[in-house]
Amino acid sequence: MPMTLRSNRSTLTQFLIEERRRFPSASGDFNSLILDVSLACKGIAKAVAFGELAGVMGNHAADEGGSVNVQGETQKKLDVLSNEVFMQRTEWSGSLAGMASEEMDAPYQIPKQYPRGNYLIVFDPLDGSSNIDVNVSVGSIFSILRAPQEVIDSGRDVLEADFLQPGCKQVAAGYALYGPTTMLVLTVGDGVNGFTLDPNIGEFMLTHPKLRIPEDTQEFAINASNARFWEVPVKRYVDECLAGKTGVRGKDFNMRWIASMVAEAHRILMRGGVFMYPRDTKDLSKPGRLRLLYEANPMGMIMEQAGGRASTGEMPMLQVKPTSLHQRIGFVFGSKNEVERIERYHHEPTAKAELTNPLFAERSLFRD
Ligand SMILES: O=P(O)(O)OC[C@H]1O[C@](O)(COP(=O)(O)O)[C@@H](O)[C@@H]1O
Ligand SMILES: [Mg+2]
Ligand SMILES: [Mg+2]
Repeated sequence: MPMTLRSNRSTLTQFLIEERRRFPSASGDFNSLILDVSLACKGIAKAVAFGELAGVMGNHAADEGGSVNVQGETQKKLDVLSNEVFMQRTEWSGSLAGMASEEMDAPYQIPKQYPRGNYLIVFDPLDGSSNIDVNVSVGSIFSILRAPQEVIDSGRDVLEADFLQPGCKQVAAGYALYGPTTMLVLTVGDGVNGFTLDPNIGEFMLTHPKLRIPEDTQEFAINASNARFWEVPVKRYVDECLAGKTGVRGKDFNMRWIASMVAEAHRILMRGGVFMYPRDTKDLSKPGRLRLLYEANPMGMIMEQAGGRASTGEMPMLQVKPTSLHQRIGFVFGSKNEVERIERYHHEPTAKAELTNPLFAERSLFRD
């Protein structure tokens, strides 16, 4: 059993207080919000760890209040529970003007009995939830924005439009990963730091300071079962990786797919790699699989803060102006040089021409 009492590692609380000393005018609300989020994540980690023993596996039954979220996806019991834990832990302290989540159709108003604050939080309470029942890592993702000044001044209810801010406006972003260890990875706009939950004392300890993503990689992640729906630039990129040493890249690549974006992002932060869930033609009503406000933007901020890159495939993710709360988008992130290569393929005239060329249309010779 590791000795924790004499550890000289910083706790999350200590880290936040030290960060705040650099901003003497800060009110402390922000730190209290991050600590509330970390407490929510500890609660969710416990529920995930107890699994079947706590009766939290499987789908959320219709007779318990619902089973399908606003995206038309079947909710797991743990999706619903994690959402409630997030709300309950963060709504009370006076740091928030409102919140929004993957699991709620509309923005959530801070109950009248609590003071209201200056921040908005948007979250995916449980990412990768299709993996819960097979005991594979899942996580929570969050993005913190400043509430529009007019909301703070007037104290009015928050509206969807208040959350539609580009990712570059995020004040902080992070995720918790419920894997063999529980980790919290956080950026407050000054690099990325990773904390590991010490179960002996219930504290997140700074174990991975100043994370940096290698600029090059030989590892990519994509759901290859969608290959026949990919656009030409993506198909070209993957084909070149698969050709390995015998192709234009001149090196072999490895492939991974966990189907838990938060776990893929963590692997990429630890050792590099590129993740793609690109826009495709599978369902034209969905311009991508992942959600902009609570998946792509927070993960995008973390990637960029760690020296990686986050993109729609065509433009920097953090520049995208959102149009709706649950908007989906193509998402490519990870090692900088690979993401830039994928963006280049999207911009090269040949790729553009191919996209509009009937030879590359859905039922062409070049599609599977
Ligand atoms: O089922 P697929 O196509 O592999 O998609 C997996 C993707 O869906 C997600 O699970 C979506 O997130 P949610 O579980 O929060 O809906 C991502 O984590 C993951 O990358
Ligand atoms: Mg998700
Ligand atoms: Mg989710």
